[in-house]
Amino acid sequence: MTTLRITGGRVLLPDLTVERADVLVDREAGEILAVGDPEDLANGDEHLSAAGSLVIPGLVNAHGHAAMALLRGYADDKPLDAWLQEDIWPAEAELTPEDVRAGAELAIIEMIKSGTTAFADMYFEVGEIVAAVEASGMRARLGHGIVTVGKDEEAARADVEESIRVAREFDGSAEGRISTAVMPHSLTTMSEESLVRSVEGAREAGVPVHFHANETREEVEPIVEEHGVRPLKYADRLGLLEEGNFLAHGVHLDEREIGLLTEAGTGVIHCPASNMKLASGMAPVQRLLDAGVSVGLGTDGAASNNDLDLFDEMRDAAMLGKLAADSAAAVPAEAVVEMSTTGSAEAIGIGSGKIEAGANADLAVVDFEKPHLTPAHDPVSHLAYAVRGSDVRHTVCDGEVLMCDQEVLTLDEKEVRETAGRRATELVERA
Ligand SMILES: N[C@@H](CCSC[C@H]1O[C@@H](n2cnc3c(=O)[nH]cnc32)[C@H](O)[C@@H]1O)C(=O)O
Ligand SMILES: [Zn+2]
Repeated sequence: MTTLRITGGRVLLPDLTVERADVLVDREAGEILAVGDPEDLANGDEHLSAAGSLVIPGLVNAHGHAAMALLRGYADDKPLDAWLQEDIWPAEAELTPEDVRAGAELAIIEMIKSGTTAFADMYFEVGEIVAAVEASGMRARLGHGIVTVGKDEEAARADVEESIRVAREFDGSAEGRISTAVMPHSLTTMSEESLVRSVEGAREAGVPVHFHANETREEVEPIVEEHGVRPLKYADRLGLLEEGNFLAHGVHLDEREIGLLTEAGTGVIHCPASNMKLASGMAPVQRLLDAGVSVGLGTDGAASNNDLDLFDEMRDAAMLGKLAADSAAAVPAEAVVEMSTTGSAEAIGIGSGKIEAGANADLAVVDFEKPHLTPAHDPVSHLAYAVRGSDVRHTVCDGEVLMCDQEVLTLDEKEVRETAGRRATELVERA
């Protein structure tokens, strides 16, 4: 066993208290061995300094489309439907596997640099995303997004089978850092039959289902008209609401739908920046939390955010949650810190998000010696309201150091940036 010891810092514990402590990590197992008084811990084989810093669980970006980093700033200021149909889908039709790889690597570098150690991703050319995750050292739950609207029966069926095949092929890859899900895009971009087959395929493969739901009002109405019930009742009938499954957005939910989520144990991934930018609406986050729904936090794709910094997202979640509940006490700092760590980790089903013995050794070290973090009356308040992704010094995932002193060690940042920039320019010219 070789060990890594994160020394000299303060540590955010699972109960959100902060203690002066060191963290000892088993690098081979990728697990935290011990957290405690520096005097009581074994000396590690390697050290990482956290002096003047706060050691936090690596953040978990529980919903996104990493390769869309190539489309950052390509089409802004439009509602979801027009944005997807007029701009995004035509551009995505031109994406090559190499583009997806370049976009995913760019997104991964941005996430590592801002303290994110795991993410959930719905896209296509998933083999390329797997390769990017593998090379980067991050952890991810990946899946092929299925859309069946506008496709004939055979093409629709093939897209569903592709998602099931991808889920089976890559689950457990990258030494177990990659897990998968079957990912039907949404309740309105999928036929009923394809949704049913997705659920069945996921059950057979032993993986969860991840989908977009109740994101816009325009998405709720057609389901009510066609099926006579609210979208999540429809989803429940089709078997989509099950323990371990997770849906993105959940903006337009009524109390009965929230009840269904609680009963089922299906997680909701809140994406506040995307919801604000596309003017989709305000998710009832405080009500979801009160109902005991497991709520995670996601950036969604960089084209609707437009960055992948989960610290920004925490602040957005807190601010928007207060507006939505018309209460300054709603969605407090603790809630958003939990959302981006344990909430996201539980919702996507990974053993990360906590600094305690036995948990995945996924950590970020945040430099608190900054003017905008002075004084530090309450470190949890700072994480929610004042820290920026660029304050992260080191990032560790699965016991490996992915970034040290703001230098990414697993991917070549300059090369990734240049390749992504060039490919994005060529892509837009083709589209
Ligand atoms: N197999 C499908 C691709 C689905 S991947 C997932 C899709 O979700 C899209 N997407 C990104 N953000 C959102 C969102 O907020 N709501 C719904 N879809 C989104 C994204 O552009 C991508 O096309 C096909 O061939 O078209
Ligand atoms: Zn999305």
